[in-house]
Amino acid sequence: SRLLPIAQQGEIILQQAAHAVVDVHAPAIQTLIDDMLATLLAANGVGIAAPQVFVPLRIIIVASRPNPRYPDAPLMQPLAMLNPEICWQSTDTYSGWEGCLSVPDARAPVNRANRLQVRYLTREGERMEADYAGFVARIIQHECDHLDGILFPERVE
Ligand SMILES: O=C(O)C[C@@H](Cc1ccccc1)C(=O)SCC(=O)c1ccccc1
Ligand SMILES: [Zn+2]
Repeated sequence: SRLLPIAQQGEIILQQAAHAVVDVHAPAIQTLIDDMLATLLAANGVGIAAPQVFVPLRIIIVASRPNPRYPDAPLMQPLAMLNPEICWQSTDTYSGWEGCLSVPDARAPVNRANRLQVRYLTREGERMEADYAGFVARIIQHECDHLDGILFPERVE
């Protein structure tokens, strides 16, 4: 795997909507997922979206782990979601700290839905639908915002 450059706030790619992945099995897609994971881990993040590494495709990786701000966050195997769609989210929201690999040195409380249902393709091309809550749901909302060109400061009320 390769470490990829991370786009910083101001790069136009971060303000654009990304395109759906057509062929999940394409070698370039599989390599990209591996490189996104390596980049995420090297950056010590809990999530990453393809536009953040200058690729306008609807691919995110969710990798919750306990951290100083969320000590009870679940430790999960990093999960790649291709063409993720939040198909339901709770109306009840809660505020929580967020940061962004593309907005360095910024931390702010953001209101997010507490629970959601997401439909996505796995990197093997399997169609999945899953429910998430709490910090993992927060990460998914943050990453899906990246796919629509939205950065978390735009969500700060
Ligand atoms: O820019 C990204 O998508 C990565 C971002 C994901 C994220 C963090 C916190 C809430 C929602 C989404 C990060 O991983 S920032 C670095 C980090 O690990 C962290 C920052 C603040 C709170 C908790 C974790
Ligand atoms: Zn971010």
